[in-house]
Amino acid sequence: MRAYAKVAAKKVGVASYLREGVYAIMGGPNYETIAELRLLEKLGCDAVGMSTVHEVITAVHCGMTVFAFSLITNKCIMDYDVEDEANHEEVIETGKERQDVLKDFVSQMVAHIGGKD
Ligand SMILES: O=P(O)(O)O[C@H]1O[C@H](CO)[C@@H](O)[C@H]1O
Ligand SMILES: Nc1nc2[nH]cnc2c(=O)[nH]1
Repeated sequence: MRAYAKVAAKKVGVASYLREGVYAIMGGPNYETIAELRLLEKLGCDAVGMSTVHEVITAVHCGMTVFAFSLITNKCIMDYDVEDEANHEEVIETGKERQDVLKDFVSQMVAHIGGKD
């Protein structure tokens, strides 16, 4: 499915944004502190979220084959001199901006899984 995701991303015009990497989970509900982000980076993490890992663990427990992807909605601020910080509004706004293309991407993946492409 990861291989097909690259095809699907090309079809919906987002191939240049696609990245593979290590996804870390933090419990939230707060976003990470700079110290936490620096630790995650040292551990080799490329992205961090709050929900996907739980969903994957539950799905695998139920015997499902899983393909997971994330829309990266914000940059992690890792510099104490930068005033900006991750915030929920930015995450929601980016999600809204990208919802149509995500819909197309998921449709492509579902069509592929259903053998309809
Ligand atoms: O794990 P991801 O998909 O990043 O989701 C997390 O991101 C949102 C926080 O802005 C929350 O809804 C939480 O579930
Ligand atoms: N843990 C975490 N989850 C997120 N979900 C969206 N953005 C973030 C973030 O910066 N950190």
